[in-house]
Amino acid sequence: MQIGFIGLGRMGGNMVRRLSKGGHQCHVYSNKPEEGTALAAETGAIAAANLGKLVAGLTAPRTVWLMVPAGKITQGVIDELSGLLSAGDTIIDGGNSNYRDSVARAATLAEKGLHFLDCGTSGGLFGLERGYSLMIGGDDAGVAAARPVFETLAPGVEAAPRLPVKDGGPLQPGEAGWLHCGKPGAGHYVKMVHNGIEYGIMQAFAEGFALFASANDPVVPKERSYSFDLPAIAEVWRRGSVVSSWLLDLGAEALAGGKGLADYSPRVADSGEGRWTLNAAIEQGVATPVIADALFARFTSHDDLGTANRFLSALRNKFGGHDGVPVKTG
Ligand SMILES: NC(=O)c1ccc[n+]([C@@H]2O[C@H](COP(=O)([O-])OP(=O)(O)OC[C@H]3O[C@@H](n4cnc5c(N)ncnc54)[C@H](O)[C@@H]3O)[C@@H](O)[C@H]2O)c1
Ligand SMILES: O=C(O)[C@H](O)[C@@H](O)[C@H](O)[C@H](O)COP(=O)(O)O
Repeated sequence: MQIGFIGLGRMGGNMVRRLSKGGHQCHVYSNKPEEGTALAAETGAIAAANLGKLVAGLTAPRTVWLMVPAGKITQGVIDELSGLLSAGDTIIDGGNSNYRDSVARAATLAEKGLHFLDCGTSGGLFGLERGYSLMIGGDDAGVAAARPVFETLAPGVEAAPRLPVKDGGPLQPGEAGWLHCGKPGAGHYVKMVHNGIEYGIMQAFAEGFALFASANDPVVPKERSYSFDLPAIAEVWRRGSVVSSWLLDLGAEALAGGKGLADYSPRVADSGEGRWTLNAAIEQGVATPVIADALFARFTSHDDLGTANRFLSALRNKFGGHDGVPVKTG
């Protein structure tokens, strides 16, 4: 089908490549014109110089996919786009937007007769080949309009073995790698929780490998002091272990390449999904201690001056005369 695509960076560029390969006619726009020109030359997409021209090049009812940074930029693009589109057209936000914003956007756009789909998109840089896991919120008509695009972007049923209970039967929801999760906001809600889980799994791997790295610390008695080969442990776990996974594969690759972990920053950033997951947990009264801990571990990594830890050392020193310099005990 024909689709407008806005945002041609790490995600959008590859999604246009996958869609073009799948036979869709993509009309593309990015605020960096060189991205559109290069992608058009590579894929046969049609690059537009601005949003007005992008919309003018599409036949109604139009479908336009956004893959731009969440927050103000997404809002700005939706505001401009909604003034250019007509009733019956569909806007899909595939970025990592806060589901609460998506609920509000769907309501505002519905007043103009526009469909709005919030589409949590997972798969990162590997989605081009592996496909993108898509979590969609919005009305049935919008989902029906964009269905061919979801079918092409998603990994497809063959990406995982079918469950024995379903094998041989008709495809069940989710099995194709895309899912209409519910009304507006539901897609970004599911993606938010997905990312909260992602934080927790990543944190558990990080903590485990940190233990391996310090198993030969001087505080450990010699007979229990081990010099572990971290890349080799990752390799052995990748084969048949209970924790084998794509995230472990990526961790193994990081450990094995270049200077290993020394190539990466000790400061860990976040894009907001973990914070929003905790907001939802607090609102719903659901305990999510692993996700909370994983988020706070990232915050701790930002504390360059170590204010909180220096404060702790200061208090220990004041009340007990304890040394303020870190000393490890057995
Ligand atoms: N990188 C990932 O692994 C990943 C995975 C899933 C979802 N996401 C989400 O997808 C979205 C895009 O992420 P990305 O990693 O591709 O980002 P990116 O920074 O690589 O690309 C952003 C694109 O948006 C364009 N853009 C920025 N402002 C614009 C504007 N005002 N008008 C038009 N185009 C504009 C940029 O020029 C660029 O082409 C974000 O919401 C992100 O959270 C990213
Ligand atoms: O499913 C995915 O493809 C990833 O989760 C993707 O969405 C992105 O890489 C994260 O948003 C990073 O999130 P943080 O910046 O919060 O770690």
